[in-house]
Amino acid sequence: METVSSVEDLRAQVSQWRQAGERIALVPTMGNLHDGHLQLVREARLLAPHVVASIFVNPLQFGPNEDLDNYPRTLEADQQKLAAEGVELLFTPDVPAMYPRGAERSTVIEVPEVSEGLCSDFRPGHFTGVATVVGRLFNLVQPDVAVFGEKDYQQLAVIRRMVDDLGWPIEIRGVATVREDDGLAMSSRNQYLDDQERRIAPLLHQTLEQLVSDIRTQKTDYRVLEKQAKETLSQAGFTPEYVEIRHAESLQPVASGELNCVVLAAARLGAARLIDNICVE
Ligand SMILES: Nc1ncnc2c1ncn2[C@@H]1O[C@H](COP(=O)(O)OP(=O)(O)OP(=O)(O)O)[C@@H](O)[C@H]1O
Ligand SMILES: CC(C)(CO)[C@@H](O)C(=O)[O-]
Ligand code: BAL
Repeated sequence: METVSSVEDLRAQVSQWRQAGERIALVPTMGNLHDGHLQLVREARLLAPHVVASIFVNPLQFGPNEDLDNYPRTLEADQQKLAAEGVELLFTPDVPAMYPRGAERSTVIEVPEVSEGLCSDFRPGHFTGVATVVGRLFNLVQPDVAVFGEKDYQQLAVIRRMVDDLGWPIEIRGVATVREDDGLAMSSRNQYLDDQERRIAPLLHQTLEQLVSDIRTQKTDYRVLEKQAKETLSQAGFTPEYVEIRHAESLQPVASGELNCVVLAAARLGAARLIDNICVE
């Protein structure tokens, strides 16, 4: 596996594949790779002969009081994992390579509707940062297909909408959330949990499973179910940000009884902010 950090080196490599008419799959990440990321790579390998991964901790998607400076950076271990999974090219740009005029002065991509509410109520500007960096990666790599995790459900919806609205010829693949044995969604930020918090953390997934079961079996008002789930999390020691039942594609609020929906939650536990979701149908 080759690692390149400059836009010129990236373009030189991918243009050869493009000229030969060979398909390219892209897996964007922020590094500190775990089995969830590697599952995306495995999916990418099934979709194209050339797999490009990227590692970039994108300042534009972090709020002023978030963990940009402390975000775990483990490049050597990441390189070994990606090489072992058959990634051909790793792109590791620095901030000037991604934002030549500076992150503050970059042209940005704003995706309406699916970007609103849920995580963006608690991370204002986050999805503008995500759409902007993913848009730039798409233009640099020009992949035929790009692979993202369903764990970041709203992010996946934002990227699908961006590609659709802008008419880019890129297929967006979602991969099911990879979980620890106790149900906790794998995430680089799980390492911020101490032992006691780590024991509590799977309750986020369990609460969403209970919510899905209640949606399927009860006639209870959805707003009541959302409130009950938040209370369960608070009682267990979480500080819930939201628990919401939304339409599976548009992410708009749904009336009670709608089954084409997804339950989504974000909650703080100690120093970690955990997110999770389950589709009802
Ligand atoms: N458990 C998981 N299962 C499937 N995909 C995942 C999982 N965790 C992350 N991904 C996907 O990997 C890609 C890169 O995500 P990222 O580097 O932010 O990892 P992360 O572990 O989710 O980190 P963070 O804790 O910062 O959210 C995204 O498409 C994300 O949805
Ligand atoms: C898609 C992404 C790599 C863009 O920075 C990031 O938001 C992530 O890791 O999910
Ligand atoms: N996994 C989404 C990246 C972020 O939390 O900033």
